[in-house]
Amino acid sequence: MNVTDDRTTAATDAGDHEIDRTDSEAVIEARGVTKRFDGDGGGVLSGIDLDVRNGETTVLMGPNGVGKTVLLACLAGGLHPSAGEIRVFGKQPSFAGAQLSFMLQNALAIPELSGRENLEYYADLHPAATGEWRAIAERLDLADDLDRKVRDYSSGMVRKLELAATLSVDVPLYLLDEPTAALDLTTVDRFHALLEERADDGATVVMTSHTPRDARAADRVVFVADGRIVADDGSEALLDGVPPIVRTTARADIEKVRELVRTGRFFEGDAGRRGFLGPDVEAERAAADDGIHIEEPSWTDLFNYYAHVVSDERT
Ligand SMILES: Nc1ncnc2c1ncn2[C@@H]1O[C@H](COP(=O)(O)OP(=O)(O)OP(=O)(O)O)[C@@H](O)[C@H]1O
Repeated sequence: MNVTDDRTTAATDAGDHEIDRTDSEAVIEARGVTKRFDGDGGGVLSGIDLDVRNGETTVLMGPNGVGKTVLLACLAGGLHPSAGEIRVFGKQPSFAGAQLSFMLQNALAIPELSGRENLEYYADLHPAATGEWRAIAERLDLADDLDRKVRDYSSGMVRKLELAATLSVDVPLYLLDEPTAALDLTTVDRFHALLEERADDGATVVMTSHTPRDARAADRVVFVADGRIVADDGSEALLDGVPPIVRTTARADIEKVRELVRTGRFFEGDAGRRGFLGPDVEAERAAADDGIHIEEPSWTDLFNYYAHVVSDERT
């Protein structure tokens, strides 16, 4: 991940994507957001349109390196789009800083300070800081480590510190970059309890994640692939949208099976060689062939479907 600011090189160009009317329910409105870095060829984001409404919890999912963190940083005002327009509470993101709390992973903690010194520093910095960091550190099981230097922290301890700093700010919008990465499963549950409390208070949350647990807890999953949004729905609806799985064993005639699966493509993994049943193929007929099993899609299948099949079909 590398999303340091580049305000000096990027220009905001609303072009054809101007936001002419601000929806009072919309916390975030993004139109045609494109992001290029010097020397990155085709660019990272290529025309993102996204509306996030008040009180929604949204998870941005997608393969490594597709630009989820870059998008989040653009929404937070830390990066400027190369083209397109973003409004947060009706303003340019850089003017909405007092209304949001942004956690960019591994970018917040100062290693030479203790955990406590870091949290005190951030509590002084944000105008809406609540001082709740002590209670959050306690709930995330970090209290006993607060007097250690952050340079000696494990990656999970750093994440807990970042969460304590970010969530102890009373704002209507939280932008969280992979908040559950590196957390143990008990802490993931505690993080979700904290998030639910923020949501119950009416806060809007946008976070990036790779885990089904985070996606299931969200109102909405926005799937990003190849710099675009390829799917946007509740996690159950996204799973329902994945075709049945054609799993093949060594006995299957692979060339014959290729005709049954969407785009003729297979994905190899722990759960065998798997493809997605083609739109015009009957499951019963496919299952009649030797070495072929029709199965319900898993979350890994969901990921492969939106990241590779849907994304390729839209290219
Ligand atoms: N400041 C920068 N300069 C140049 N390239 C950058 C910069 N910041 C990010 N990138 C590039 O943008 C692309 C998208 O990065 P980003 O961190 O948004 O991916 P991601 O979807 O969050 O991935 P992951 O799931 O691995 O965290 C990567 O190729 C990354 O190297």
